[in-house]
Amino acid sequence: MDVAVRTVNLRKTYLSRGRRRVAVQGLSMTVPLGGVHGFLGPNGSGKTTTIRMLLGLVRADSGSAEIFGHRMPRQLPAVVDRVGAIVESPKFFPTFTGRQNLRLLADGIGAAPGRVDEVLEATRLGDRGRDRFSGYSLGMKQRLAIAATLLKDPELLIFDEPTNGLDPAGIREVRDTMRSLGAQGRTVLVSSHLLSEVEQVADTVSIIGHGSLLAEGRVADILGGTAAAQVRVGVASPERAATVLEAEGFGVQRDGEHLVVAADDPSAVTRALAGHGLFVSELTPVRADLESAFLALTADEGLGSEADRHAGNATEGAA
Ligand SMILES: Nc1ncnc2c1ncn2[C@@H]1O[C@H](COP(=O)(O)OP(=O)(O)OP(=O)(O)O)[C@@H](O)[C@H]1O
Repeated sequence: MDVAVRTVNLRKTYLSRGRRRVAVQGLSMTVPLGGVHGFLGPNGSGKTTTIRMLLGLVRADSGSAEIFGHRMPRQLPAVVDRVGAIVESPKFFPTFTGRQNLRLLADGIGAAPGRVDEVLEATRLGDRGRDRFSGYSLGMKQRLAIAATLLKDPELLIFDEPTNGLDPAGIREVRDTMRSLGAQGRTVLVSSHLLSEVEQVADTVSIIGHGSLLAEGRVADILGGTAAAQVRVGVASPERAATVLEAEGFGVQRDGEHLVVAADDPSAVTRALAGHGLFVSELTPVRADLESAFLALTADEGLGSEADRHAGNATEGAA
């Protein structure tokens, strides 16, 4: 597999009120080249810290981080032109148009003048480029930020929680933009605590909790590996049907007039019911989502958000 980003045993602790707090704890993750990679975890699980280490904005205590095979932050100059990132909300001049703002940035980095219109088109702001930034919706502001990162035509884009604070329409716009960037062969690394959001856009994911990797791979494989297959069953006598299915060894839950049955093979459910003269009027697979997979992954470990974590040994890994 060609790799865009790799971290090995990355660790970062912060000193906070005299105590050392572990933010990232031996994190090893791999982001494949091309497509959208979701970086998922609850609030406080270490996503921003990891991204900041990748970009050389904070120093790791130990471990390594690479972008396109170059060690970060030491070899950052070798890849800086190939990477665009939004880590904090970028500042734009409110009274300037979106186009003027981009123009200024393009001049600053020596991008070709035609690039401004290209990035406005790429982020679907082509028809609003001549409007003032102050009149943009939050979604448009965020897309302008993405447009700014595209000015130097980067191969890797890193977005930290890009849909934070956006309404559903804004979320959809940013999601569509990320999807089309990934489809162009760029690598988009996007962090989020909104699992259902990432599920809709990411090809692959790394899921972290408490600063360590819990699962990584293709979204479809993670869903398949963690969530049990279930079918929703409509049947005239749900009480009787539940008794029959339980007697046959199926896990059954009531959902109103329906049953939700744990079964890898839906035809086994219809067969069992038909054998007792019960006929199924509806049989639909219950789609596993990343949210349930994530909860299943973190359930045993008590991984809540912002859980108190302190380094066991205050001198270990000190920066
Ligand atoms: N500069 C800092 N000083 C002290 N502690 C910090 C600092 N930055 C982050 N932390 C702590 O490190 C842990 C990880 O934070 P981080 O911001 O990396 O997580 P996150 O997954 O990005 O969360 P969020 O989605 O809320 O931004 C948290 O417990 C946080 O309080």
